[in-house]
Amino acid sequence: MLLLKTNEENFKAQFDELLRRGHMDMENVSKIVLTIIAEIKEQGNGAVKAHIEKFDKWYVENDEALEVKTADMKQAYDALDVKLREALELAYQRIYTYHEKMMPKSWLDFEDNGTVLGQKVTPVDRAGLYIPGGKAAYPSSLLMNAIPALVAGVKEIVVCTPAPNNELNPLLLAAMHLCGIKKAYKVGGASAIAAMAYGTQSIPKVDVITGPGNIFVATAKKLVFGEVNIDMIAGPSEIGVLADESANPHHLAIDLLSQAEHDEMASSILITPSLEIAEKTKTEVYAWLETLERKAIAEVSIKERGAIIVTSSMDEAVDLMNQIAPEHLEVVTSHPFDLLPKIRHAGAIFMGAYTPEPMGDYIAGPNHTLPTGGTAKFYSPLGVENFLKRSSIISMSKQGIEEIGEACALLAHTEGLGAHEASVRVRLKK
Ligand SMILES: NC(=O)c1ccc[n+]([C@@H]2O[C@H](COP(=O)([O-])OP(=O)(O)OC[C@H]3O[C@@H](n4cnc5c(N)ncnc54)[C@H](O)[C@@H]3O)[C@@H](O)[C@H]2O)c1
Ligand SMILES: N[C@H](CO)Cc1c[nH]c[nH+]1
Ligand SMILES: [Zn+2]
Repeated sequence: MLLLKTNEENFKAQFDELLRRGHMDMENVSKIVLTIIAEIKEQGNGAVKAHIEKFDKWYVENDEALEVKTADMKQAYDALDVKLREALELAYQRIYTYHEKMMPKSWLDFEDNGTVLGQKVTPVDRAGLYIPGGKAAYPSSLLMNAIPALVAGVKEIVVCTPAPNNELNPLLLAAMHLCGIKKAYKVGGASAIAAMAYGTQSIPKVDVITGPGNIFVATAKKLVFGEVNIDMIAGPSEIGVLADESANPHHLAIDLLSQAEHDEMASSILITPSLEIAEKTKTEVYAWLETLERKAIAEVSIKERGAIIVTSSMDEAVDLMNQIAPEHLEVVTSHPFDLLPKIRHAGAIFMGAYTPEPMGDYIAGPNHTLPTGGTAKFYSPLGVENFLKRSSIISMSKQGIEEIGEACALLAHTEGLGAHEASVRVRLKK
């Protein structure tokens, strides 16, 4: 884990290198992903099956074997331990309530002259949810993607998730039942994204693909954008932490590791003006590492994409964090809300010592599907709007066109578009 100081001579070069490491290595991965997409486009299910055999290590006997049975979803739900079912349902309720508040409205605005302007909000017909499942199962991601689609009113939801060795996590199946999923397929990675973008004999083509995944998934989403809509680039997890001397290094260290354990390509960065906090946290990270079940993954992530930066002030720390634009940002300072106005770029912001990032991963309510790789500079968390689109409504009254039609005709005339001009003029009083 790097320990950098902003007052060191070569800090700028080191920081730029850190930013590059955190971002996606498109060149290396794109070639592989482009090949996978081309195969799915050409061969459909045949290529899906071949990719599953290669990456998820099971033989797909026939097309039907790709489908997740709704009976299995129900059985898994019914078999849940009571405490676990209550936890799942609590998460469902909190996520549902949060996303309901986001729902944009259709509206009509009536002008005095009888003209009506407005917008009509409509859900997409069919949404494709990618639920990651290579190195770990993500029932929480099923909730985080299905609930905003349900709140938005999407009628047809398609789920793709990998099933390594043809096994699916029972809590994931139970979460599918809870969300009323009817169409789910055991396919992961770039194949799943391509299958939902172009359609195969089994997997329907969708209008929008949402959901997180590893670098192959994130790259595939980028490459199929345009054929379908996508929510964002939600790749390997990231955590940034801003801390002052009031923070507890034992807590900061495990928060950093909470994202490192997702993926060797995850990144964890603490920025603090306190050298003492920096050094103690680094020691604590290595102590905690020894206790983790997923030590092997977290260790690589911390070694290759973990860093602690000591700044000369908190303002400088915030400025660097804005340049990183992390997926998750914890603000562990004595007065976190004082810093909020200065924080510009982060997918989700976790305020204060009692808001560890995993509360947002599972149960707080906001979505955990978040932009990574610096894309929080222009993307927002997944929300109902990713499953909706707006149509504009325009209704001119006779008086309305007479009042502003002349200006319209003049603009059309000046653009040299005579049919546009005439279409308005024929309706104006002589
Ligand atoms: N940003 C977010 O909102 C968010 C949320 C949850 C999880 N995540 C991230 O999701 C990711 C989950 O990753 P995962 O790997 O566990 O599951 P995954 O489902 O994303 O990927 C597994 C699939 O990757 C493909 N794959 C694996 N190795 C490959 C190779 N060498 N070439 C081509 N394809 C290959 C296979 O098709 C496999 O089924 C992690 O990076 C985690 O940090 C991000
Ligand atoms: N932290 C992940 C988003 O980067 C979401 C997640 C799901 N389960 C645990 N964590
Ligand atoms: Zn997480």
